[in-house]
Amino acid sequence: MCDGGNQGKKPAFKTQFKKQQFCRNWLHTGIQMQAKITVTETWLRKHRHLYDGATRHPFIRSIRDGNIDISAFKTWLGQDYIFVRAFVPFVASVLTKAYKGSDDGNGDVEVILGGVAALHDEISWFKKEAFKWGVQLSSIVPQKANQEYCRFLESLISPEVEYTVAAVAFWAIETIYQESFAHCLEDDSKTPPELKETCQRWGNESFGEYCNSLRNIVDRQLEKASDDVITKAEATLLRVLEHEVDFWNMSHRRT
Ligand SMILES: Cc1ncc(CO)c(N)n1
Repeated sequence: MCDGGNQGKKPAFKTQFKKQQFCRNWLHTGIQMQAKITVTETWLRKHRHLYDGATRHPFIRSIRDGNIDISAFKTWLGQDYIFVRAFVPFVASVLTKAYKGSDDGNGDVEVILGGVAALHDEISWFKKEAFKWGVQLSSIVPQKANQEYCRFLESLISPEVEYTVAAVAFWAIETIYQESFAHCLEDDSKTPPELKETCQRWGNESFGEYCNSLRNIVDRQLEKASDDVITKAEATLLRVLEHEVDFWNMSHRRT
């Protein structure tokens, strides 16, 4: 039998999924899948390695382990301020596409508007934090990886980029930060107290719920998308992951 000694009880979802791969007749045993596998779930499994590279980067690990080089943190802070400023018009474009592109019975516009509001708060926070660390925001020059990431965001603003594709980028960008910084707040982490507030900004639970709402929006869109749009959206996800890794690298290596 395929129930692994579970004596007829339904195995946990993850176990069930594995069983599906190993037991040819599993689907005929009468056990039903408990949840549908979404497109984002499929992608995250397929690109796990790259995803983990973005969410468990040495820069994040060094915060979590408490041995972060503070000058690397300051580099990140200044560069991320520039990124966030460029992120605002991108998010506004996603909002516009949500408004135009769907009947929005699902409240996409409100979720994205919440993101815009959070960015307003984030910009004030960057200014306050920069002052605290003695980082002069007015004299920050965007580094190459940052410039390239901002240029990529700009390319996604184009009306030719579908709402679904832009929403995938938006979800991935927010989620990578959420997962990365939440990792630094886990019980066994040794994050320095003076960096906890930074980690809380993105690692907190309500930011996590917001990321889940974005993921639901994306999965709903992908359900009804054409193959062509799905292909473009997956490629966009990969590019976000690569840009995020490059962004962390830039701060970490200070090159
Ligand atoms: C580079 C980068 N990615 C994602 C976020 C999340 O808003 C951010 N602030 N910066």
